[in-house]
Parts: sequence; C-alpha cells; structure tokens
Amino acid sequence: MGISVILQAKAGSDAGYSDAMYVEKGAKVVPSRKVILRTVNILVSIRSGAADIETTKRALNDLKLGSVIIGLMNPYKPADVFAIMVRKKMTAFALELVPRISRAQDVDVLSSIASVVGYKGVLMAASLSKKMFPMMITAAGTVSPAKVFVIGAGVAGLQAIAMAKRIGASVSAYDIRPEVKEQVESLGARFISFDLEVDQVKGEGGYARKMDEDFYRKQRVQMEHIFSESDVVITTAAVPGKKAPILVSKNLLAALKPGSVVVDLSADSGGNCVDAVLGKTITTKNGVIISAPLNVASDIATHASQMLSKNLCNFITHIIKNKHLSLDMDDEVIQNTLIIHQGAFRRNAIIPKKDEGKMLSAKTVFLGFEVITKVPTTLHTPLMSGSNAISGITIVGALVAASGGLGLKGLSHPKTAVRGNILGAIGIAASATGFVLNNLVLIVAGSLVGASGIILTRVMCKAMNRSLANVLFGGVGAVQDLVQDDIYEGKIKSTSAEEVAMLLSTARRVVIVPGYGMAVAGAQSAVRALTELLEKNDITVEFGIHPVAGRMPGHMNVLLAEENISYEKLKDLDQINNSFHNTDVSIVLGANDVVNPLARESSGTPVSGMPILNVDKSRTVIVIKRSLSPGFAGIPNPLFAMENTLMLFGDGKEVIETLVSEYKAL
Ligand SMILES: NC(=O)C1=CN([C@@H]2O[C@H](COP(=O)(O)OP(=O)(O)OC[C@H]3O[C@@H](n4cnc5c(N)ncnc54)[C@H](OP(=O)(O)O)[C@@H]3O)[C@@H](O)[C@H]2O)C=CC1
Ligand SMILES: NC(=O)c1ccc[n+]([C@@H]2O[C@H](COP(=O)([O-])OP(=O)(O)OC[C@H]3O[C@@H](n4cnc5c(N)ncnc54)[C@H](O)[C@@H]3O)[C@@H](O)[C@H]2O)c1
Repeated sequence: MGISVILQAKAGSDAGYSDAMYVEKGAKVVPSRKVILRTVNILVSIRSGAADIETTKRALNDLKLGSVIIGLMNPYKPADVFAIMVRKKMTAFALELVPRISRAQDVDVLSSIASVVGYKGVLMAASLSKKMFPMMITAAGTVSPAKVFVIGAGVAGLQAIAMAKRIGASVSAYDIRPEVKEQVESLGARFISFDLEVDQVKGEGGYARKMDEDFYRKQRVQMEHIFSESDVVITTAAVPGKKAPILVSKNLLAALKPGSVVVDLSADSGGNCVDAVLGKTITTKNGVIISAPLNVASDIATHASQMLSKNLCNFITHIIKNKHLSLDMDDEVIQNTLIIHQGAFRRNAIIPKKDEGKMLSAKTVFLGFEVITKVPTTLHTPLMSGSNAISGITIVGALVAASGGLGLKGLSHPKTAVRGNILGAIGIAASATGFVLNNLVLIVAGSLVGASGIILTRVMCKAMNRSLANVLFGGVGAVQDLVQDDIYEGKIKSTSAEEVAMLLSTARRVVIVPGYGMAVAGAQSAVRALTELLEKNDITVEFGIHPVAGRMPGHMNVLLAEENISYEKLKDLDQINNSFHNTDVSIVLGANDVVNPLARESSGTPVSGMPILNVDKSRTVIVIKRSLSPGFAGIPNPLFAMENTLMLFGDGKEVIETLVSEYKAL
C-alpha cells in the first residue's frame, strides 16, 4: 500500500512480538511516544473505556492537526476530552459501529474480541471449578459431566458453548433473541426457553434491545430452576451502549450449590452478576465463586493481537487508496464508523440521547477514546505474516504515508446511501414456473449433459411440509421486499443422491464447503463418513472453510474437529481458491452467503466485496440445502442457477447419509 508503519518500542513484547520482528517486516520502531504522535498521519489504537483522561488529552494534543484515528472509541460515552479531536479537525472511526453485515466481518473487531473472550472464559471457569468438565466412568466411580449454563449466546456466548462442549461439559444456554435457539442447537447444546414476550427484544443491527426491569425480573425468576442444576454459569449478555443487564440476582446465586462458579464475561460493560466485583474473583458466603475478569482478550494476547491486527489492516485497506484517505461515503461501513470527519461531528454516531443537544451546542461532541496509554496486552503489537513487507499494522503504532503526508480525498459530498438498493433489482423468482425439481441429468465423467425436469409442484411443498412461499422465501425479511427476477426462473436443476453418487464415483478431487446449514443439520458425522468412503476410493477430499461460515468465528472448525477430520484437510480461502478449477465436484453443504457470486459481481449487497469460496469454478457444484431460501444476508444466490450447479434438496444430514448409502450401493 506504500504506507510506512511506526510503532513504539516494546509495544508488542507482552503479546510475544519483539521489536526485531517488526523491523524485519519493514516497520520502524521508535522509543519516544511523543515523537510518534507528532509524526503520524493515522493513529491506530484499540480500546477506550478505561481511558486515562489526562494522558489521552496529552496524546491528542501531540497529534497533528487533521490526524486520522482508528480504533474502539466507546462512542456511547461522551467526554470533554474529545473536544480536542474536533478542535484539531481530526477524523475518527469507531470500530464498535462496524455494521453486522457479512462483508464487514473482516473488520469486525468486536467479533474477534468476543471469540477470544468466550474461549478463555470457559478455561477460567474450568480452572476455578471444583469439578472436572467431562464425564468419566472410572474404577473409582462415575464422575458426571459438569453442567454449564451460558447466558447470552452472541459471538462470545456461542464460542463459550463450543469450548465448554469441547472439554466435555453438558451445556445449556439461553438468549433473549429467539433465533439464537437454532444457533445454540447447531453447536450441540440445549437451548433453554422461558415464557417471555420477545417481540420487542431485537433492536438495530441484530443486537438485543434494552428491556425494562420487569422483563429482567421475570427472566431471573424463570432461571432459578436451571441455576439450581448448574455447576458453572457463564454470562455474556450485553446491550450496546448500555450497562449490561443484571441477570444473576442474589436469589439466583443462592440457588447455586456451594463450589459452583459464575464467570461474568460482561464485566467490561458493568457485569451481569449482582455480586460480581469487577476485575476480581471472590467467593460468596454460600461458597459460590464469582469471577468478573476485565479485558479477558489480553490473556490471549498473541492470537487476539493477530486477529485484531488483521481487522485493522483490512479497515485501512478499505479507506486508503493510492496512499490517500479515500472514503466512499455510500459505504455502510464508512457511514457507520466515521463519527468525526475533519473535525465535524457526524450525527450517525451513537451517543446517548440526553447528551446529544449538549454536545452539539457546546461543540464538544465526543466519544470516549483512549490513546496509547496503558495499552492492555491485547492491543499490543500484532505482527502479520504474509508476503508484503509490511502486512501488519501495530495497534500501538501508527502509519505515515511514505510520500510525506496523506491527503484527504473524496470526503466532501456524501451521498445518501441506501443499503440494499441493488436488491430491488435482484429479487428472486416468486413464481414456481421454472423451478425444476427432478431433472434427467446425465452424468458422464464429471460433466453434465442436459438438464430438464419437471416443474415444482405442490407435491414438493407438501413433501417438505412447507408452503411454496416458505420454500422460496424461507421467511427471511429482506428477500420478501425484492421484486421478481430471473435469477432462478427456469434455471434451477435438481438432482438426486443417486445421481450425485455416480458423479462422485467418477471424480478424482472433491471439495466440501460446509456452512451454517451443516451445523443446523448436525451433518458433520455423516460428512466424515462420506469423506472416509471417498478417500478409500482414492478420491482426494478437502474442505473449503470460509472465515465467516456459520454463526461464530471457527464454527465449522469446531464441528469438524469433533469428528476428527484432520486439520490438514481444512483449507482457508487463500489455500483453496486457486484449486477449484481442478476440482471435479464441490459439495456445498448448507453454505450460502460464503459461496454467493454476487459478492464478486455486484455492489451494494451485504456480501459485495467479501471474498468467497469460488466453488462456481469447479466442474460440477452440488448444493445441498432444503430450499431456495437465502442465508444470513437475505439475498438470492446466482450459484444455484448456474449451468454447472445441481441442487440436492433436503436436510443436510439426511442427504449426506443417503449419499453414503447410494455410493456404497454403486
Ligand atoms: N461466522 C460468524 O462469526 C458469523 C457469521 N454470520 C453470517 O452468517 C453467514 C454465514 O454464511 P453460511 O455459512 O454460508 O450460511 P448462510 O446463513 O448464508 O446459509 C446457510 C444455509 O444453510 C441452509 N440450511 C439451514 N438448515 C439446513 C439443514 N438442516 N440442512 C441443509 N441446509 C440447511 C439454509 O438454506 P435452507 O433453509 O434452504 O435449507 C441456508 O441458506 C454469513 O453471512 C456471515 O456473515 C453472522 C454472525 C456471525
Ligand atoms: N454478520 C455478521 O457479520 C455478524 C458478526 C458478528 C455478530 N453478528 C450478529 O450481531 C449480533 C450481536 O452479537 P454480539 O455477540 O455482538 O452481541 P452482544 O455482545 O451485544 O450481546 C451478547 C448477547 O447477549 C444477548 N442478550 C442481551 N440481553 C440479554 C438478556 N437479558 N438475556 C439473555 N441474553 C441477552 C444478546 O442477544 C446477544 O446475543 C448477533 O445478531 C450476531 O449474530 C453478525
């Protein structure tokens, strides 16, 4: 990118990255923080919240006029210190405001942090617990598995569920958002439902909304039973911009057995447990151990830094073109995160309503921010691997344009951007005509000859126990707004397990691309059986794992690892994308957004610009899913209508099991 990187000496040492490692990658290491601040054009930081106000003010004063600042800004907490940013005509991006859309996941630092926190929270709980997590039948008696209850199943909660399951616990979970039930179950845990009115729980951006005290009281009452059974409670419940709700009351603590453990992973936003002492581990009179760790990600500093630095690099790539800051004001990511632009406060930043007027009139519109003081280890220096001389950006470091200064370009005329405009032009086929169910595909040495079939009739809908509308639209709101289009019409070719088995028997290389649907179906053990069968017949099998497949980072990895599918077979985007043209059959199992060519070929959709697994380059693509419903992004997928694609409709697990039988029967 032609950017030079400066970082403070020893910035990465606590995270396992020495100064020499940065120098080797082409960065400049400077001992004096002041010198760095006075030199740089862009300052990349990480955390706010626990800001040391005076040091922050000093640091901001040291920065040049018009500097750009990128990091977690705590935009929900205005503070007078930030008036300095306005006065100095700075530009600030708050990364907690990254929209939760598929294409923005590569800059989503909250997801990265939550993943690390969920993982580590379970290890903390296990080490505090007086019980072992897995079941053991031993000569000294049977040790029952620890019962872990996770409250809040967003990214951190899902990761905690996966981790607790991995070390053998019996796991239940609860979340206020009803759609999370499927996600929890996709990890093999039990979802606990309560009798609560949940119509209003979902706020903007997929986040939970703040509920009134009466709602929380009802929640607490209904949780008593599950608490009395639990050995470990892990809480991750949060509402953006608000103090975390108190969900673990004194009554609930009293319901826990002595020796039980509560790990409150919402401590950074005030805590979910009434008696938690933030940053400490205590034991109650009842003998319940409560831990409320702060900045948990810093305990896993090496990997946390690696993930965060990748997010930051991606963000920088997004905003700098030809060494200049170049902002696409139509881009939802920029619209959301840009809270101060050349000293002007932008109204789209989330700030408490009560402070808005005050801040605007006083021109001290500001958002919590911590510069490089007291940098927690998480924020320390990431060192990116990769081929570029400088492929990593130190979080404590900063960037300087190589050619002496970054101009500010493309900022002046923000247009109104409406996310999803393009969707209006896409649509999906709303009529059943052309939806071909059975085809008479002839499969000859991996290539398709002809495709015709019968039109989808009510028979199919009946068989699936779903209405036609439900089959086509899958109940995902966004798609229902789309106008009818010709993406699918007359182009969908359906196949059968028998045909796919024949196709596989002629293949030499097969790539399996799992997605959220594999997890929902619990198809992973069937996938292992299929893999073994194919390999026994000298067919090479690899897995293409997209970084955002599923509903939490690493979702596919967890499930495939449970089945002992070797890590060597799991390939990321970079490792596998060049090999699809040499692939006879790609099996897309319950994946949708991560293989959607609209990501490459369109703009304005939630996936546009997101790298995908290029399965469409394979000789034949088999897509296994239950219907033509969209995935998380809510948009149609032209892959399903491509010439080399065959749809194998059905539940992922059942379909793969049938495929195994058909293959054996050949
Ligand atoms: N990884 C992460 O950290 C997070 C990811 N996300 C988002 O989730 C998406 C993940 O992409 P991807 O993994 O492709 O998943 P998608 O959500 O795009 O698609 C999943 C597909 O699975 C199918 N499916 C569901 N149940 C079954 C079943 N029982 N058997 C067979 N198929 C089934 C569905 O179709 P049908 O109903 O027709 O069967 C659906 O189209 C991305 O948009 C990502 O941004 C969101 C939050 C976090
Ligand atoms: N597409 C994407 O790219 C992407 C990436 C990451 C997250 N997301 C979505 O963002 C949303 C927020 O996820 P998050 O992990 O950042 O959430 P979060 O950290 O804000 O909250 C954690 C969880 O606490 C839950 N919660 C809040 N109040 C609760 C209560 N009273 N009782 C029980 N649970 C309660 C929330 O529903 C949430 O699941 C989710 O919809 C998630 O799927 C999308």
